[in-house]
Parts: sequence; structure tokens; C-alpha cells
Amino acid sequence: MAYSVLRLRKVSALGIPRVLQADQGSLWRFHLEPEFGEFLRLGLLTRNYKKNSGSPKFDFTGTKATSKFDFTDLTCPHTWYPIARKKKRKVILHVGPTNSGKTYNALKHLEQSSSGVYCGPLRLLAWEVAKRLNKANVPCDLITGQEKELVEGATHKAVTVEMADVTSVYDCAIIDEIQMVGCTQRGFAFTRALLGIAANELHLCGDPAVVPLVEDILKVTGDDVEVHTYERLSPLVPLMNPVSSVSSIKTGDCLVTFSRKDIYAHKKIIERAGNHLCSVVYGSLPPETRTAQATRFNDETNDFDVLVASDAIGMGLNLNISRIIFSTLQKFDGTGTRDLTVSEIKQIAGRAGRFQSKFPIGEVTCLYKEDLPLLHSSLKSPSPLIERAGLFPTFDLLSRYSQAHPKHGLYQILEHFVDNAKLSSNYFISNVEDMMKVAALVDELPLGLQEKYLFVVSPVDINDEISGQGLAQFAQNFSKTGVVRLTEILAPDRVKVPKTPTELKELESLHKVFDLYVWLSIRLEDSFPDREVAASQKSICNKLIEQFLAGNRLNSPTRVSRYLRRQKF
Ligand SMILES: Nc1ncnc2c1ncn2[C@@H]1O[C@H](COP(=O)(O)OP(=O)(O)OP(=O)(O)O)[C@@H](O)[C@H]1O
Ligand SMILES: [Mg+2]
Repeated sequence: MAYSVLRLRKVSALGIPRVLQADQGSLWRFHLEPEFGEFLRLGLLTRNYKKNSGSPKFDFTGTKATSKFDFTDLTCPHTWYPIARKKKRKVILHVGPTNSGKTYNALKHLEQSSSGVYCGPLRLLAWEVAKRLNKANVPCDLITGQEKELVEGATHKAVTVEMADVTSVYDCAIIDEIQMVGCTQRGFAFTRALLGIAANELHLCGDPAVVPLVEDILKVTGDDVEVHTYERLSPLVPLMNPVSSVSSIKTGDCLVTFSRKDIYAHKKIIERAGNHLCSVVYGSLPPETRTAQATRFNDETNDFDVLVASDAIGMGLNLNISRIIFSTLQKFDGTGTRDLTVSEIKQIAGRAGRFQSKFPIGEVTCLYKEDLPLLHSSLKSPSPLIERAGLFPTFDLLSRYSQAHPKHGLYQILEHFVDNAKLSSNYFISNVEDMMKVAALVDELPLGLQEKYLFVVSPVDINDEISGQGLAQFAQNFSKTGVVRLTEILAPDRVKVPKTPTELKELESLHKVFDLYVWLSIRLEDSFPDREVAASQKSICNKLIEQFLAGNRLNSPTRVSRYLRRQKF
């Protein structure tokens, strides 16, 4: 299977040339930080490293790269982390429903430790933890793929899980939302942190459904494991009736729907009724905009008292929601439409009635009566057990395989691992479909394996045309001249307040391109010298998007009804 690559220069409304023909796949793109030495993770890669690219940094197995060695044997991933294996870690699982104080209690241990790291699934969570620790006089760095805010004398770090450092030693560490080990795309980053963080105490917070798997995985590491179970701190009441009409929408409601178009259609219907204004939160909004929207919703002094959101509210944001209203219990997951899982329903519903918030009792219902039975039964059911954790080979393994098969491109190497990986029953090989799309693209360019790998693990949304195109042009220019000037690729001065949903979407994509540039500039400082320009363009995009959302400028010919599956309001 091969993907076609670049077709350049058809300019979009915002001045971005359209390129990249790629298969449509999963909508959610992740970024990861692999095991190829500290230099990539900490951003010390330079154009010259290519000279040394043949020699893997670590040799945990003591084997040489030969075609006889079985590179695809991934049955003992705990041996990839020798520093953690020198420790007998005390692992404490904090498990329970949403809003039960799991993270709160784990953070207390972190605050009291002499050194530590918090690993969360989202930048927003890492931001919040860094803020909280610094406020508590525990100096804490914030490190995500795109930000590095270092605090003088810091003994602690709050990071996104992909940035977890498996070569340092800590007194205490937290991995939040540990059930994400089961995520088909990002699961392996959680597995890596679980096996690789070298801490005396390792706190894992999440859903009880992950307990048997974690216990089983940790049988071979020699760690001590304790399970602490929590109860929800404030009640969550499933309602017997659906929301009958738009006039029943009230302050503190959060309407949940899964397509961007439905979000804007519902916002428009609610606002047209004249009683409420809506903030919106969904995955492709820049994180800063999501936070600004959440803050506006939480702020009682303005009229934006209703939220319309996707499952992007499921984790991370602290929201004053009184009632969750599911507009649907189905979502499109990149390949097809499916019912929400029990854990997804519980995770989203659990956002209502946050402990010590303005609405301490949460309610949950649906827009349509026929969805109520599934909602009620899901809220009563335990989440199905998570049976396997994601796994992905380290860069060292990929590199050794490449040495033994020098003619193979990165696409072929990844394909080989996906097709042939040998795994123990606790693991599955991560879904690397999107990475393979990027690999197919960079394999066309004269780049070394590490350079290609860097683009493959970057936070590009390859299924977003503009974002994918940005990556393609960055990689092309980098391979040609070694230096990528932002202004050669983008015409930022043409960015303007969007007037239509299409323009808004383009602006969101453009934000992703600038974000990608910042990410690359942290790792290839000399080759991507315009980080400040990219960062300031990012913030201009945020402001323009916020201006659009504040002004409720959705005045295009978009017909609301066209986007709604079923007519209710
Ligand atoms: N003992 C406590 N004293 C004061 N506030 C608390 C306490 N326990 C929890 N909280 C607050 O209650 C809210 C929910 O707690 P927390 O975020 O730890 O829940 P959680 O179980 O991790 O939820 P989720 O599964 O949604 O991540 C937070 O705002 C937290 O600060
Ligand atoms: Mg939590």
C-alpha cells in the first residue's frame, strides 16, 4: 500500500497552498516522544547529527544489528527501561469514578516529594498542575511538546505524557488518566511512562477498568502495587426525561455533540431562541481558545452561560456544568459511526456537578427520548476491563532494523513492525496508520532516518489538508536547504477574522501549521529559526478565532437543519 504524495500550489482562502493527497483515517492525531536519546526529546537535534545517525544511543539487548536478530520481538518491553528496572517502585493506583478526588490525592503526594513529575494526557492538565504546584511554593517546570517554561530551582515537572523522561530518577511521579494505555493511538506513550519512569513512588490515576491489566503488566517489573479506591464526591443524577425543546435549555447546561458542524448548528439554534449565548469547546479548536471559551462559560458575569461541546470536554477542563445533555450517543470515529462506549458516556456525563463548583449536584440527560435507556444503563454499568496496553518499538529498534535493511524506507520499516510484531498477551501494537502516511510522504525526500522519524512523530494532523500540507512543505524545504523560513511557506498577513465556517476551519488548521513549526523549531533550532514569528502568528490565530466566537459571526448561508441528524429544536 502506498500513499501518493505532494501536489503543490492551489491557494486556499487564507493563502495556504493546498497539497497532500492522503487517505482519510483516524481524525485524532497524537504526538509522541520516542526513545531516541535525550537529544530529540529535549530539542538538541541539529542538521549535523545525520553523520552519526547510524549508531543507536542505547544498547539494552547487547545484540548487534544483523538481519538474523528478530527486531520485531517486543515481548519484554519492561527490559527497555534499565533505569526504572533498577528500582523497586511503590506503585499506587488511585481508581474510581470521575470527580472522586483521584488526581487531587495523587497531587498531594507529589507536592510533598523531594522531586517529581506529573504526566498528563493534555497540555491543559499539565498547565493546571504546574500552576498549582508553583502556587504551593513547589517550583515546577512546564514541559509539553510545544512549551518549555523553566522555573528557577525547579525540583518538579508537569509534562504531557509523551514528554515523560525515562532517563531521570524521581522521588515521586504521577501518570494521570492511566486507562489511556488502552487508546489505540496514544496508548503506547502511557505504557512507556508506566514501564519507564524511574520513581520511588509512582501514582496512577484513572478508571478501575485498568486495574487487572496494570497489575499483570507490573508482575514482571518487581514493583509493589497498591490499589486505592475512591467514591464520587458529589452526586450525578440521570434524569428520566429528555430535554423537550430549546426553551428548556438553562444556565449551566452543556449540550454534547460530536461534529463541528453540529456544534455550530446547535449554538445557532440556542442563541436564536434569545435566552442564552453559547461558548463552544471541541477538539480542533486551539487549546488556548478552548481554555478561553471554558473561562467565559465559567464566568458568571457574562451572558455566555451555556456550553456546546464535543467529547473534548471529557478530560481536563474545569467546568461549572450543572447538566450534561447528549444530543446523540453516537460518534464518527474516523472510519465509521459507532455508539459511544460505556466509559466514554461516563467520562463525559461525569463533567456535570464538579465537587466544590457552582453546581455541586450534576444532572445528565439526552435530547431524544430513545437515547435515554442506553444512557441510564451505561451510567450503571462498570466500564469494560481494559485488556491490553498499546506498545510501539523504540527508535533504537527501528534504527537497528534499518541498518540491517538499508534499502527500506521508513514506511516499509513501520509496516514491517506492524505486520510482524511479536507481543505478549498484555499488549497490542499501536495504530500507526497516520504515522505511515507521513512516512510515505517523507520517504520521497532525501532525509536521514532520524530526520524522517522526527516528522513522523511530530504533532501534525495528517488528515487535515492544510496541516498535512504544512508538514509536507516544511519537510521539503528542510530536505532541500536545511533551513525553513516560515515566510517562504505561509503568507500570514492574509490571515483575517473568518466569516464562514469554512474560513474558521481553515484558521484552525493554520493554527496547527504554526504549532507544528514551533514544535519543529524546538527540536531543530537552527533549521527552523522563526519560532517567535510562528508563536506570534499562533496567538493571532487564537485571537481571530476568539473574535469570531465572541461576535457570533456565523452568518453564512450555512443551513442549520442540514447539519442536524434529527430535528428537535
Ligand atoms: N479533599 C478535597 N478537598 C478539596 N477539594 C477536593 C478534594 N478532593 C477533590 N477535590 C476537588 O474536587 C475536584 C475533583 O477532584 P479530582 O480532579 O481529583 O477528581 P478526579 O477523580 O481526578 O476526576 P476525573 O476522573 O474527572 O479526573 C477538583 O476540583 C479537586 O480540586
Ligand atoms: Mg483526575
